[in-house]
Amino acid sequence: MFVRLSATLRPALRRAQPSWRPRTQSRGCAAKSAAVHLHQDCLELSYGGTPMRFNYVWLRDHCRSAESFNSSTHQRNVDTGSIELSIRPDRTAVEDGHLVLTWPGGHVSKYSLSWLAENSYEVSKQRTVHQRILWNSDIYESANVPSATYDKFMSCDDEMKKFLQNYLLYGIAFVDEVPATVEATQEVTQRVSLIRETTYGGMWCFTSDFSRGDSAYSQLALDRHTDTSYFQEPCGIQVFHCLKHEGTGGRTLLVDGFYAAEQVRQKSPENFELLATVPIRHDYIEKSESHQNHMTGIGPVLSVYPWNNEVYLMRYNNYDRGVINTVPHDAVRRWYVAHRELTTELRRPENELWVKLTPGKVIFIDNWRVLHGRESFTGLRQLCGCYLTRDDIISTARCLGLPALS
Ligand SMILES: C[N+](C)(C)CCCC[C@H](N)C(=O)O
Ligand SMILES: O=C(O)CCC(=O)C(=O)O
Ligand SMILES: [Fe+2]
Repeated sequence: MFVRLSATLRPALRRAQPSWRPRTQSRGCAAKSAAVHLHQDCLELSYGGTPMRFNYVWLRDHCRSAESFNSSTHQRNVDTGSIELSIRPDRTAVEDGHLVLTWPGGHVSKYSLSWLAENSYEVSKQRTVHQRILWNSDIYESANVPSATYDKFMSCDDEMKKFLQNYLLYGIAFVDEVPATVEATQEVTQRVSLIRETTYGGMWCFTSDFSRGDSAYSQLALDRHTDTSYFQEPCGIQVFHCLKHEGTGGRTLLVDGFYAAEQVRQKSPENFELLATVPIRHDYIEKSESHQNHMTGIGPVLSVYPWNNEVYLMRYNNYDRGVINTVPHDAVRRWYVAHRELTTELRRPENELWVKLTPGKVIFIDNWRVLHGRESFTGLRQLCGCYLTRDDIISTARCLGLPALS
């Protein structure tokens, strides 16, 4: 990154010589060449082999000088509303691995070339936001992902970091040897995130007593699904701890929804597209003496980042899916075909991971990615757990230096 360009360009010269290439000087090993080209509406930078375009307003808006940006609070001081939309720099230079722009009025902005590359659209669109390992049961099992253990998890940041790394990669992670109490379960969850309070409470404990108007509170089998798809923003993480089970059955089913979505994308992009665009409603309607709820969440089955086509959220809950009345009839037909294809992928036995939750084993599930279900059961089965806020668990991971969302 030892690029030096001493020349500065003035507008007149720029018109006469629209494209210019800096002399690159390599000092030592890691030299990357840089070339800047000024267009009417953007600055084009070629650096490390990638051509990138930066809008001039964007460049002024992203100035990192002390006057424009408070680097201790990481907040912008520039009033974006006051930037001339036709702004262009008066002088442009590349000096010591930095792009230096002098704006009309004299303000100088300096950006390191690596910062520009790191923050460019062109680089972002080529990389995924989340590093993930998509899995079927063979892939997950042969990875032999270790569980964290309670004592270490609670006292050692490195253990927590490894746990979070696995959680981010696979969308599930386990802590073993946790005391079989609500309090200890809460302690474990609060080590990495904040509990998200919902109509079910903060920490909840449930059994098959029909205390709430939902099939979770029964002994019935539950097919794979994501929870709280009826929220405007479904809960990010679900935590379960089986405190007691005196009976048979009740195994937990886990399926990587993103693995299935990628199969659909590869086999029929048009079906993937429908799942990513057709808005679908989910409802939670509970009318009992003690609980009155009517929640509705609307969104596609697959939410996809528009700049890199990466899936980041799946809403799939056939129990809670509401009436479809926002889709024209021909699209309804095509949507059911697409939904069937996704369902077929989600139901492939080779994609199913079955685990028996036992006292001591706490599971964290990425509820935006990994579907859960359960086998029917007999006897007393008591589960406790909670939902966690997604922003906070990801923030913890980032603060520990993990590449969670770049
Ligand atoms: C987990 N806990 C038992 C508290 C709530 C269960 C909610 C079940 C609901 N059908 C959904 O899928 O969101
Ligand atoms: O009973 C279980 O194992 C899980 C039930 C369920 O899907 C839920 O509580 O969200
Ligand atoms: Fe559930």
